[in-house]
Amino acid sequence: MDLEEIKSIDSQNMWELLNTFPEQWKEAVESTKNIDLTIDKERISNICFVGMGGSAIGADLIRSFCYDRCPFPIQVVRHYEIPCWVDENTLFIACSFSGNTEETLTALTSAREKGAQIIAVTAGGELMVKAAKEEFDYIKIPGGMPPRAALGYSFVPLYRIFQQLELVEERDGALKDTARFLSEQNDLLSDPGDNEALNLAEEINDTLPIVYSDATMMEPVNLRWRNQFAENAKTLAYGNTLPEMNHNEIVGWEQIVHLTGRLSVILLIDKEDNPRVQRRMEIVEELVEDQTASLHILKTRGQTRLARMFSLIQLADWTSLYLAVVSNVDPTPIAKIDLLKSKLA
Ligand SMILES: O=P(O)(O)OC[C@H]1O[C@](O)(CO)[C@@H](O)[C@@H]1O
Repeated sequence: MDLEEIKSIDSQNMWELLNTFPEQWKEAVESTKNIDLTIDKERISNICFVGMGGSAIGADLIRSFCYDRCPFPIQVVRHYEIPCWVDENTLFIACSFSGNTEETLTALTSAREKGAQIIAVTAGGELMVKAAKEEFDYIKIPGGMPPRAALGYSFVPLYRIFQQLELVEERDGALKDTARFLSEQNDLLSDPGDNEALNLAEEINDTLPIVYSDATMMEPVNLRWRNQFAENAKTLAYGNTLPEMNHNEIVGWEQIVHLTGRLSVILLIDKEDNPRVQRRMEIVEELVEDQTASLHILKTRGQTRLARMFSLIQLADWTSLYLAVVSNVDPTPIAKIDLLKSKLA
């Protein structure tokens, strides 16, 4: 494959957005260095995020990143409705790239009514107008791209908020290490001639990808694979997490012999996965391998936990782009979402 071939299919240059992702990350790290928040930190006893799609995944990532460190419960809501426990002790973080997503705005209104402290992360729209008018904290991020291609801009501010709450390390070590890692890996994955993401896309093309991972830190990484396959490559992908799938779903492989060779399995592995989950993953591999067209074990790379999580996110993003190209579909348009929105309007 060469760049010309990619560009003939990729009308709005998703290739370029992925290729500049490491720069986006660095820019986000710089521009959020001194965010000014007025929230009362002493009042916080739980955190609730609201967002949809590409704007919710950043929230999932920070929640999973802190899974074993954050003393507060954290929930990520993808809905109009918020949990009844949201109150004046809640830090409510509304994430919307456009600032106009109806579920997010509705949930925010309810959280305001319940007295929660609010921070918005947005590139503009109604959310920013509201923040200015109602005088709650907001972090403005750059606009002009699909939300799923703006994960650096939407995740780094959340990391910064967590730094101010002393829920992640105060220094920028992990942010900078991740920037370095993403640049290095990008050099490999953006080479259209031959790279791991392209090879993976070619191997799983014409199959239903099934993504399995541990349920803690890797859960949002798993979700990112499936969402990017859907939005970029316009193909369904299925996924689940361990250990739970060992207690039900694994049995479901028994009666799907007619799909043998039409499924590919992607196992996402990190060295911090629970040791029993690691063993369970090996057994799952043995149990399903014969029924798959191909099985891929993808281990996180990089030094810090943050770099490791983003190592497989970047691989997911590139794999979904190449899968779009090998399937001859334009990665950027999301016609079915547009249609849905027009019917809802
Ligand atoms: O970040 P926003 O603008 O709230 O959008 C959330 C999600 O909604 C969509 O715009 C489509 O409904 C997605 O592309 C996006 O991931």
